[in-house]
Parts: sequence; C-alpha cells; structure tokens
Amino acid sequence: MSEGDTDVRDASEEPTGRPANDPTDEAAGKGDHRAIDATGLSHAFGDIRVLDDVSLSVGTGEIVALVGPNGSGKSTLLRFLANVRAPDEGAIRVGTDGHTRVGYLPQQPIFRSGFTAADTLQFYAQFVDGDVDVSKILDRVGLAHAGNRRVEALSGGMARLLGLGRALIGDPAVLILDEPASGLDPGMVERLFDIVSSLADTGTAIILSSHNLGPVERTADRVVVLDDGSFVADGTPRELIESAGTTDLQTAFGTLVSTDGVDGR
Ligand SMILES: Nc1ncnc2c1ncn2[C@@H]1O[C@H](COP(=O)(O)OP(=O)(O)OP(=O)(O)O)[C@@H](O)[C@H]1O
Repeated sequence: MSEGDTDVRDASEEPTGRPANDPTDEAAGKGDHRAIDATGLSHAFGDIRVLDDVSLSVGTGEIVALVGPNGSGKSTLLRFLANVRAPDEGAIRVGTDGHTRVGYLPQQPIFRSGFTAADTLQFYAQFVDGDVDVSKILDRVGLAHAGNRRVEALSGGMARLLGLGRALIGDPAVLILDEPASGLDPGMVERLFDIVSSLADTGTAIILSSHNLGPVERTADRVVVLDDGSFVADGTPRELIESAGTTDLQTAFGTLVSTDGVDGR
C-alpha cells in the first residue's frame, strides 16, 4: 500500500453528503426494489488484483452480510459501494432517482478531535435536510451517557458506535457498515445487530461486513462470501450451511474459503 493511497482513503472516509432521500420513494417491502446495484466491479492495487468482476444487488429492507478472510477485498468493495473511491472497472447504481442517501461506517471512523460526541453528530446533521435528533441517535447507538465526552476520549468500540450514529444521520435508504461489530462487547454486538434488524424492517437496505458469524447467521437475509477477489457463495445463511453440509455458518465458512493465509497475495 502506498502512502498516497492511505491518505486518499483516510481523507475521503466521511459521509458522502448525497442528498436526502424522499422517504416515499423507497417502499418498506423487503427486497421489493433494488436499492443498490453494482455490476462488474474489478480493481487492482498495483499488481494486487483485489476484486475480479464482482456484481452485487441489494433490495430495500434486505440485510446482506459480506464475509471473507482478512484481505479478501471486503473494505475495498464497501468503499466503492459508498462512493468514497472508484473502482478501475464496473458500474454502481444507487436508488432509482439519483437522490438516494447512503450512510457509511468505515472500518476505522475518524473524527476531528476537540469536539464532543454530540457536537460531532450535530456538525454532520447540518448537511442533511430536516431535523436531526442527536440525543435520539446517541441513545440508539448506546452512547446516551457519552454525548459530552470528547471524541479522542472515546474507546475504540465507542468510536465505532459514534461512527454508526454518524452513518444514521438523515435516515439513509442504504446503509454500508464495514465491520460494525468489531471491538464491541457481546451485549453491544447484540444491540448493534438489533439496530440493523429494526432499520431493515423500515426498508433500509443494509450491506455489512463482519467476522461475527453467529450474529450474521441470525440476522442476515443473505450472506455473500468473498474470497480472493471473487464471490464464492451467495445465499441465505441456511442455504450456505446446508450446501456446506455443516450445522452453523462459522463452520460452513471454513469449507467455503481458502485457508492458506490472508488474501491479497
Ligand atoms: N489503499 C490501498 N493501497 C494498496 N493496497 C490496498 C489498499 N487498500 C487495500 N489494499 C489491499 O487490498 C487487499 C484487500 O484489502 P481490504 O481492506 O479490502 O480487505 P478486507 O477483506 O476488508 O480485510 P480485513 O477483513 O482484514 O479488514 C489487501 O491485500 C490490502 O492490502
């Protein structure tokens, strides 16, 4: 990875500021409408081919979990879907009218130091139409007690929750969450997946990456397995478990992906 690439990634991993979605234009029916369509995405970093002709379509109210070994390309794909970076090849269509709001939680959310958690959300709230209830968002992500704490004083897990809160501003129709459960205690992991479920119930399309395959098995409508830049499986948790002849997703995962070290070799 070059220095330049790192800089671009860090500087650009903020909400994309796409315009607010008309709440009437996305029905709450699960999968009734395509919320996001990605076709033929390919990308290389130097001589490392990270994605190879990957296509993904997610409907309204659908929860799609993107799983795969370390270095398999999950974060890269999610950055493309969130429009913080462009792939070498392929096309991404979000919503039907060009006005669909996308919320994005990067793997390592970054905040400007010196501000409180509440101030931080208030800052981002000015970029969306309509009123934003910052206290409600803090409460929803489990940070009601930490609104007055400066962002640099937040623990790693708390910073991730604040990043989730930032992604929820403006009630995005599409939510892209890069390892949202990483660093959270077991109770917060459950809470996070409960939040994801309730958002999907109101029609939000959610694409999340996770290594927490227990909650993924319980929560995701579909699991897409990325290995070495390509999808090697795509189905409901039950379908993947049955096709692998296992009893749980964690064990099925082990049969689906290569196990000879991290990807991106
Ligand atoms: N900006 C970059 N410049 C160069 N290489 C990169 C860059 N971003 C990612 N890569 C490489 O692309 C490959 C995929 O990385 P990516 O972060 O997408 O994987 P991942 O599946 O999200 O991994 P993890 O589960 O460990 O978070 C890796 O080999 C990584 O080193």
